[in-house]
Amino acid sequence: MQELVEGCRRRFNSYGGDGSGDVVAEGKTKTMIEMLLALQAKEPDYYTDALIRNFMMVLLTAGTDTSAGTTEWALSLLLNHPHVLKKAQLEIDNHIGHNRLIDESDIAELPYLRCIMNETLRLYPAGPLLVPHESSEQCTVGGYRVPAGTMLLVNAWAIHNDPKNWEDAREFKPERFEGLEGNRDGFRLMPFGSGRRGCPGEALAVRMVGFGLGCLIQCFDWERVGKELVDMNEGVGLSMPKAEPLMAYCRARPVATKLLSQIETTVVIVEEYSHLWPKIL
Ligand code: HEM
Repeated sequence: MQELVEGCRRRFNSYGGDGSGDVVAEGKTKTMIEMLLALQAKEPDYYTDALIRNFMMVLLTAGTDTSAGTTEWALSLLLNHPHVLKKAQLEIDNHIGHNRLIDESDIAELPYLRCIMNETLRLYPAGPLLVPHESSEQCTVGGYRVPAGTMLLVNAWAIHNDPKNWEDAREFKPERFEGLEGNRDGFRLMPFGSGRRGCPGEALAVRMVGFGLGCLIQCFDWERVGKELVDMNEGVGLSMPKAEPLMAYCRARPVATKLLSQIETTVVIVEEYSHLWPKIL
């Protein structure tokens, strides 16, 4: 991780300037680490390298398994509901056409994809009990007196799967969110928690899971490995992984071959930093 910080420091210093603002140079936006290095220049005693390393580790830990797991649950659900997969593919084809790869900024324009993400997070929230909260003072929750200093766990999974809150609660029906995409829908759906200790990565997660899932749907046709449905049992782990990892067949769609040149550009960017990946964790 320190090597990654050093790499960013070299890049950051090579741009010169005082480091203020969101842009380093030539219209390039600062990375998160470069933002922190700019703060370090102003307050070196607080924004130490150790703080930056730990900050990045928290983001990696909290953001990786949750987003990857949600994508895996979503694809599993789609494989078990091929008509939903077809509808999502049609939405992407109609909106984007066949000449370019889906982009993060398209997600807001793909309401059905958003419905699929909401419905996946409803059925399989990566933080089923959110994270433990503690009451800083005495309060009343749902008619119960909660003394100060009590640990409170919110069972989001139970709220999301409660037939009192949802019709056909255990059914995968993305259509139930039509017209509600991007809205919180009260406290019935809270896969990212709520309030000031709610997930700070929510917007990033929606964009990245949407982008990843959108790419998989746009570029490949998917099929189950056999006739049986994909196993949807939950395994043991903090971010509620699948009990059985997803296995599926995929076939590149004709549109994917056209888009290969764009994917190659992405690979080159990833490779620039690839030597660091084994050392990050
Ligand atoms: C699908 C993906 C994700 C899900 C389902 C998810 C869910 C959650 C939940 C339920 C909480 C606890 C909220 C509460 O108790 O009220 C949380 C906290 C947190 N999440 Fe996420 N998260 C996701 C992605 C991310 C990403 C991408 C990042 C950052 C890159 C991130 C960073 C954090 C952090 C730092 C906290 C702790 C916040 C605090 O304690 O104040 N999460 N997340």
